[in-house]
Amino acid sequence: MGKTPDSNKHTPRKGGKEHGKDHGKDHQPEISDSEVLLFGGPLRYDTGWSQHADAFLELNFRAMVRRLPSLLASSFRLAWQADRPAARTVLAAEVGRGLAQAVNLLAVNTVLARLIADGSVEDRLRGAAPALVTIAAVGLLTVLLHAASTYATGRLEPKVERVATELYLERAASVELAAIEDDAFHKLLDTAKYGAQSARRMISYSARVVNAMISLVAAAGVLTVLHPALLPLLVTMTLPSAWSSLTIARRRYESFHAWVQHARAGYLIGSLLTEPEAAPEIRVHGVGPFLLRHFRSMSETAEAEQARLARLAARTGLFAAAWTGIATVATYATLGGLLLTGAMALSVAGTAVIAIRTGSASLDTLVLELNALHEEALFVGDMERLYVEAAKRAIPVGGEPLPTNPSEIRLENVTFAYPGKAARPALCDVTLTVPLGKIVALVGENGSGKTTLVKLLSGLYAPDRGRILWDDVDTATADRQQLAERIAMVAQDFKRWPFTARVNVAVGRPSAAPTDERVSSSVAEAGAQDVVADLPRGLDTLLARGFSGGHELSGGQWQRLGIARAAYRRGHILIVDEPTAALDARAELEVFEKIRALADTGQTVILITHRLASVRHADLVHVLDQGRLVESGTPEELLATGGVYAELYALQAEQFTAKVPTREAG
Ligand SMILES: Nc1ncnc2c1ncn2[C@@H]1O[C@H](COP(=O)(O)OP(=O)(O)OP(=O)(O)O)[C@@H](O)[C@H]1O
Repeated sequence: MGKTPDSNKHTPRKGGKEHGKDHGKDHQPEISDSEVLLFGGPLRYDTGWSQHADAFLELNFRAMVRRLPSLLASSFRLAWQADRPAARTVLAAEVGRGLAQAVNLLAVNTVLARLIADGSVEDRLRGAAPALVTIAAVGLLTVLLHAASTYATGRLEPKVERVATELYLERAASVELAAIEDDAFHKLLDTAKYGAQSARRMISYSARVVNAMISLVAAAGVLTVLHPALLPLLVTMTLPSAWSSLTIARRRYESFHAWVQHARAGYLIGSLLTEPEAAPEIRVHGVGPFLLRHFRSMSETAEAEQARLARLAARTGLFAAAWTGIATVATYATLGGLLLTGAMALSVAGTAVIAIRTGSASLDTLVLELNALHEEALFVGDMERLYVEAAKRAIPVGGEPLPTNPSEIRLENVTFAYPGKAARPALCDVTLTVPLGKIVALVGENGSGKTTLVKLLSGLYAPDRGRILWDDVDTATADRQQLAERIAMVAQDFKRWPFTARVNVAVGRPSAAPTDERVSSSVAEAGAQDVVADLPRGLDTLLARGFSGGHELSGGQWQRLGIARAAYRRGHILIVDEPTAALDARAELEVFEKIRALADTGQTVILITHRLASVRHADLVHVLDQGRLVESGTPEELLATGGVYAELYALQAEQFTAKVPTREAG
């Protein structure tokens, strides 16, 4: 199988902490009474991942069989897309092998009939000779076809996996941000990623299924000719193993779906323990044993699930074996009866035994391979569901063109709530204007909706109610590609790409040819020359800790590189979300100076910051409070009005002028 959840560490279905309590005792660190009071004791906290109980999927035998042809077809389509000549070779070689087996069986039948017939041994051998030569020739052909199929399958499999993976990644990258943040879609992304490997494995399973089917048809044909009662008996002999294999596979698949997110959580916890970003806290706060206990409790509940599946598989297997045993005895008893009553000749009975053995071997192989194929096909099915779902949630292509030189962006009664059960929408009935070519600041306390507002402006989310207009063009119908083209953004949590410093800047506009001049001027615009100069290999230094030659930057240094990236993008609207949070006082002044200079060139800047001293240079300030717009105006107007802005401003100013209380001695 190779799916992680089979061998993986799962979170419990309901609350992993009970398990943690039972098993963590021996490994708990010394915890003081005060810590017990503070944290409710070790391991009383759930990590928050084990709160979902997924319903088992509705799948039945008939549905599985019905889905199989379409899934097989999709696997073949992928193979065709990946490498046509190889796909053709595999198909031809396997059909050839199946036919060869049929010819072989017929030749064996002839040999037996000739050998048991009347006449001298010499005559009988001579009579059997052509059929024996056929058997040898067919044997040789089978070997050659097998070699051709092995080679073509080996060539085809990695290509199929690559094509499927590329499709998966391409679709995943083209969906709306809201889809990526949606739990259900993320679960689909999780399960679908196994589809590419499954598509790869389906190639050889499909080949063997084709082969087994043809040789089974041959054996069944021979048996039917020998005696009509033999075919139903052969089917009865093999049905139980078919039923048992499919039942076990279905259970495994259901279990996989129910546990896939637990598996991801378990994997995440395990990787947290080795992650460089978590390493300091793990050591200083002693988080290691806590994570380890959770990892263990997840593993143990996962093991319990695996044990449950194994118990059911053993029971199903036993039942099927008993059924097969009875059917086998019945088959041979029928054969014996036919012989004893003289209803069947000895030579025919001999061929019947060979045909039954060949037939049941083919049927067994068919069931086994079909089962494996079915199991893989289910995962390919997940991948196909993702393709469909991703297409539904894809960022739309095309739309109304944006005005070339708009004068303003206007939000009209915009309301937006994140999915889930938030107490209030992140933005509520917001109406405001962003005049282009100016510096507009968004101000407000934590969680007031500033970042959400700029994400809506950038088209990352669509308003639930209200409109966002570029002059008179509604962004709901506008060309999203064009909208993104115009925006350059330094998000609060901008991506620190594990590439060189040069790429970290030039990735601001990957479609542009990265000229040294453009990279250097962007670095200069962001005041990041010193950051680059200090790097061991300048712009060509790899910024990825943990890789040979990799280097790490400080938070402030990264921030300047992030600003350089946005400058490199040369978007019409520059959105900077907390651009100076990690900068020292001098660097902060410098960055705001640069931002002001940008505005002088006609660049629109939307600035989110808590440093109100820096907001003084803004042309317009919008103040948000709990998702609502509460004030708008120039900084001077807002200070004069004495509202929220003035209050926050006074609070910050006070910090520099307020007297520090002296500590009493002793
Ligand atoms: N991806 C998300 N999913 C769900 N809720 C979110 C998400 N991002 C933000 N929120 C919620 O939306 C509200 C507004 O958040 P937002 O990040 O816009 O505030 P902010 O004013 O930028 O805050 P800060 O000053 O702390 O950056 C908050 O209540 C926050 O919890």
